[in-house]
Amino acid sequence: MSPEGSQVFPAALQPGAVVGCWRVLGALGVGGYGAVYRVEPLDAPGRSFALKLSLHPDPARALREMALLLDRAWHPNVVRVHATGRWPDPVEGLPYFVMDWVEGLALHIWAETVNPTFRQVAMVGGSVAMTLGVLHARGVLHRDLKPEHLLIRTRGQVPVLIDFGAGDQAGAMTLTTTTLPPGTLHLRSPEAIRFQQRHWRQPELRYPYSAADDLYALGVCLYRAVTGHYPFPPGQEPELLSVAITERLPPSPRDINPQVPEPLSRAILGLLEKEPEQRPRTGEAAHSELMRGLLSGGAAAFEAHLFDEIPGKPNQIRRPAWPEQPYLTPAPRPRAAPVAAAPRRLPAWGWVGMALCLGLLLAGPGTWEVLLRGWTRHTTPRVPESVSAPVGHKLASAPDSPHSVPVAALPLASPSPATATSMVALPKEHALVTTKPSVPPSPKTGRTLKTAAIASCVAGMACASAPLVDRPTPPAEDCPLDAQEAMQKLKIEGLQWSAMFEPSTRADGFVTVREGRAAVYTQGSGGRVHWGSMLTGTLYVGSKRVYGRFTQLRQKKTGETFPVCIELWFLDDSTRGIPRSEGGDENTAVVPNMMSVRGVWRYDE
Ligand SMILES: Nc1ncnc2c1ncn2[C@@H]1O[C@H](COP(=O)(O)OP(=O)(O)OP(=O)(O)O)[C@@H](O)[C@H]1O
Repeated sequence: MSPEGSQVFPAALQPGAVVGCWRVLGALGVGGYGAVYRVEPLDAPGRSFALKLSLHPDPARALREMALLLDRAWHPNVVRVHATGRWPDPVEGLPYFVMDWVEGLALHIWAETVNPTFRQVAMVGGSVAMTLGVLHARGVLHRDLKPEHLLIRTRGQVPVLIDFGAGDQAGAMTLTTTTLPPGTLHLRSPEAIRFQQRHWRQPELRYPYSAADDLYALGVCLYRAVTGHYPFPPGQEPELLSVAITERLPPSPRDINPQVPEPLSRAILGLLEKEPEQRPRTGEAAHSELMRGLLSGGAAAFEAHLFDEIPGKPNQIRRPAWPEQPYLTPAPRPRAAPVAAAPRRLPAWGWVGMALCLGLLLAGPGTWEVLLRGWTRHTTPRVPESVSAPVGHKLASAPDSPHSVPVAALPLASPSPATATSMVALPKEHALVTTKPSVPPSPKTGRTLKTAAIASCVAGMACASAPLVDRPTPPAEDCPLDAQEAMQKLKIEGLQWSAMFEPSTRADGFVTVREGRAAVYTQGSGGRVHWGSMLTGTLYVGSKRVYGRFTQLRQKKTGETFPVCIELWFLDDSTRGIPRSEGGDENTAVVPNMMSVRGVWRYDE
């Protein structure tokens, strides 16, 4: 309720509404976290600013964004904050901040309405790359770069980065409650998706987002600008999109729009490399790549406009067509650890391993403790017990202060020496982060590990190369109530029927599957499920079997979706999981294309 007692809808303020000492002129956009309005100061009407009002009762995200914008993200190409406050109650209300109103268009809209030259796009891209370079050197990551967050100012055609709500900085406590930070799938890097696929069983792990992710997202934005399409267009099933991002090479921008100058096309593809180490390492390096063509002999090609205009329709462009089969080239496979084959003859290192095994067997419990702690630390590192507050935050107490707090004396050219020192001294830590402190292994885990090691030693396996333990099976989990209800409706509780990984492959053939998100297609009509319906969920590649848990069913004929609990089932031994055939590695497995699935009330361990 407002102070006057009337109902307040923060996402739908009307022109004339007053927030603190700012009058609303109109809405600029409503996002997932905040509503942004064009406003003018009550005491200086006629000057426009943008006010972002948090829509979340929990102010953490808004406060972090303000803190970043006021301090380490300060840059001429980043939107500036001028005032902060809370509303409608000056102490307990929703946090808001007032920033420059950027009069301009989001990158993709600018590209298609202004139809700039490739030179202008290269300059814009280079400028964003340089800005990211500076921010990264200060330990600041944007983490949600997308065309909508790159506004091109009408005056001067200069890019301005907005929305640091998902931003991060070295030393800050993570607010993320999911493996990946908030973001948009078609802008996520292949390594981020691979991380999520690899660690789906460890929801406490946090992806170590890096500068390479921001640079990848910049590549996606520039691809969209010069071709009119995303390299991996949204709109398809998330599973398929994830596979395309991680496993397929996008067509080059020049294949889509032949006018794109070759060096610019190459520079954009360079940002989209699958492996982060193949991309430009820094924003400055990306800037050089984007500028290379402009500075070399072929600059004339950069004077062309991005798109052809439709004859007789001024200011309307013809967007290049997207090919029907865009992904003809699979990406080279990331180097995977080879599967250790059982040695025919025990080589020299095998004897060393054997001696080590014997040593371990004879060693006391202390040795096991040390080994197990090491193993645990490797997979779930400990969070520092106290995370110190980021240096130089001007907003430590500002959100509690009444109404708009003017921010005075922002650095105009470069940060203060104190801030500069802290920037150099604060490299971003790129380790796995977990929200749960690591726990010493339970006696049960210890026993399992010890038993597995003993087994492998006694069997004469080479401890040095064979994995110490069989990979654990997925943990037990109850089926959520809504899924149980849906399964009853579909009449598939306890039912077993057939499914295929790839409907286009022969039923008696084999396919290679990868751990992580996956889809299978039902064969036969179990219960009320249509033939060919899609089950999506997660595959887990164990040492001997592949387990699958499918949580959504999409009916073939109607497209309706239902929450479900269905798992891969092996009829021969009436056990969950299907046996692996020869081949694959620790993340991939070869299995028959046709298998059985079963509706379950509980996924048992
Ligand atoms: N300073 C600004 N000047 C002009 N327009 C702005 C400004 N800030 C935001 N906008 C507009 O408001 C929209 C929403 O802003 P923003 O992305 O910051 O909100 P959000 O709630 O964090 O959204 P998202 O869900 O995209 O993260 C932007 O896409 C942009 O169109």
